Amino acid sequence: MTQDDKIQRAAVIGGGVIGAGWAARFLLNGIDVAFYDPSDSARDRAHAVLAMARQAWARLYPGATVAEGQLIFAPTLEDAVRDADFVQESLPEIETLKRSVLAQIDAVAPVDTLIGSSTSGLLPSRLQADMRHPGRLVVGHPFNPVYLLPLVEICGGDQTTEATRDRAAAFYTRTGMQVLRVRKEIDGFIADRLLEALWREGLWLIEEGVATTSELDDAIRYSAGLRWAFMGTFLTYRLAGGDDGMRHFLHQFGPALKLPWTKLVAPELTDTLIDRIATQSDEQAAGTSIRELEALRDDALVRILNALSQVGPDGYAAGRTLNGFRNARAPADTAIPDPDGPIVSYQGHALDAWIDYNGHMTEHRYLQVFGQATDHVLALIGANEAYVRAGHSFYTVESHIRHLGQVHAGDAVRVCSQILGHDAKRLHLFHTMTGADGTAVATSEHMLIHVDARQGASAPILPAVQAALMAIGDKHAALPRPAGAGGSIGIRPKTS
Ligand SMILES: NC(=O)C1=CN([C@@H]2O[C@H](COP(=O)(O)OP(=O)(O)OC[C@H]3O[C@@H](n4cnc5c(N)ncnc54)[C@H](O)[C@@H]3O)[C@@H](O)[C@H]2O)C=CC1
Ligand SMILES: C[N+](C)(C)CC(=O)CC(=O)[O-]
Repeated sequence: MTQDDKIQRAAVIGGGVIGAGWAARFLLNGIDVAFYDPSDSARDRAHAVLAMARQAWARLYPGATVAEGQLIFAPTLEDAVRDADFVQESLPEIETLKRSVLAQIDAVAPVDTLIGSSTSGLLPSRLQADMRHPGRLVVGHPFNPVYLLPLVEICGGDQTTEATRDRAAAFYTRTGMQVLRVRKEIDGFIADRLLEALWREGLWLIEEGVATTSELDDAIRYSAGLRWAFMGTFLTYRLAGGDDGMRHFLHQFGPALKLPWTKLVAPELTDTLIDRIATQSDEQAAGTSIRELEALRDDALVRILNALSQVGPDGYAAGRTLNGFRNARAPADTAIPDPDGPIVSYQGHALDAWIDYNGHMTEHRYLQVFGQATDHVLALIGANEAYVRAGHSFYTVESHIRHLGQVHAGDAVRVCSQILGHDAKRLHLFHTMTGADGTAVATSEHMLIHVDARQGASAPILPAVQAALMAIGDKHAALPRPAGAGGSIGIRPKTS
């Protein structure tokens, strides 16, 4: 697959549910985003979605050190796309509107800029028909919430080039997504054809008075929905066929396909039916707001993704994609960034949950962030997950945190780390946390002992890690000793 590391600036055109989700995914990958949406509420929504995405990503990728991209609200479409390497269109699902805006984007964006459309099912051959450079348009159909669900369906039209499909696949993969290439251009692509079949049947069941919105959701979430999180219909039914698998399943349940089990024809959406569905949906939500439901959804998705990442040696289904992306973002001992300078060991934003009754970041969250910074330094010198699995590790035996300033919700924080000393078994680390304006808000100092975890005793650092430590540690020894290093706590008599 073609690597596409050139894409650093994306334009998001249309910033509703999906556009805002794309913007968050790109920003959290360190990609700058120029965002264009004429609606008055788009800016607030973009900020709200980004805040939710940050919370989720902090739990999926703790300690990641990718600096967030810059979000710019462009005043016009032209301003947004003029310098973009990649444009993601997320306009309402109206073919005429999409065609005309895609033609405008095509007229302004540099010729090698890739253009993706979020359409849920419109044919790319039709969307590209009015473009002067139609070869660069591809559908990249995501799933809500875009910053959490990995799947993106890639579908080209008659004029889409193979290079465009490859570049788009490489780019979306780079942002942590699981690419599904649609072999044949078809309305609704793959996933939405499946989802719509279920949706049509559900609407029909409501119209017939067979079930309510809440009963239909229970029918899924207590049964097939649980297994759909990791096995699709075909793998699941293979198991339902017992030891003889799919062949037996088809023989046993094939005849039912001829019975009138499903209608699959959407009923007419009359005012009465819309009212019935909307009322049932309100009752089902029982006063829980959309924001609260989104928070619940994200919490559940993060837990499911984290759980799937622990199934089997490499994770299972979406958990494997998550692990692959974690590995791609993890510091590699072969890529020590700048051995001459302090290590950038953490970059992120203070989350709402970190704020205490004083309105600023509470003390144990500093240790959490500094702990993740320590893990980053350890991974960088090769004391990574594999090292720990093999029974070797570092244990922290002493810590000292100094609070020099305040961090508030949403503030950007960054930690730089310096190795102050090391020997055969010990590592002395100093972290400095800075706020958005670059001033130090806290420091922490730690002594770590290397251990043989199986013996439960201290042990010499293994040679490869020791060598990496020396390579950085010796350079860090030449740096100025940080103010506050080696301090102790006490009420000292004032000197006159
Ligand atoms: N909502 C969903 O679950 C999913 C939607 N999609 C697709 O994503 C696209 C967007 O859908 P949503 O975000 O749900 O719609 P939405 O209605 O939430 O957002 C559309 C946004 O486009 C803006 N807009 C309208 N005209 C514009 C123009 N000329 N220039 C710039 N912005 C303009 C609107 O102000 C609005 O904020 C559609 O193609 C849809 O099929 C794809 C996957 C899932
Ligand atoms: C309802 N929808 C067709 C817009 C849904 C999608 O396209 C994907 C999703 O997120 O379910």
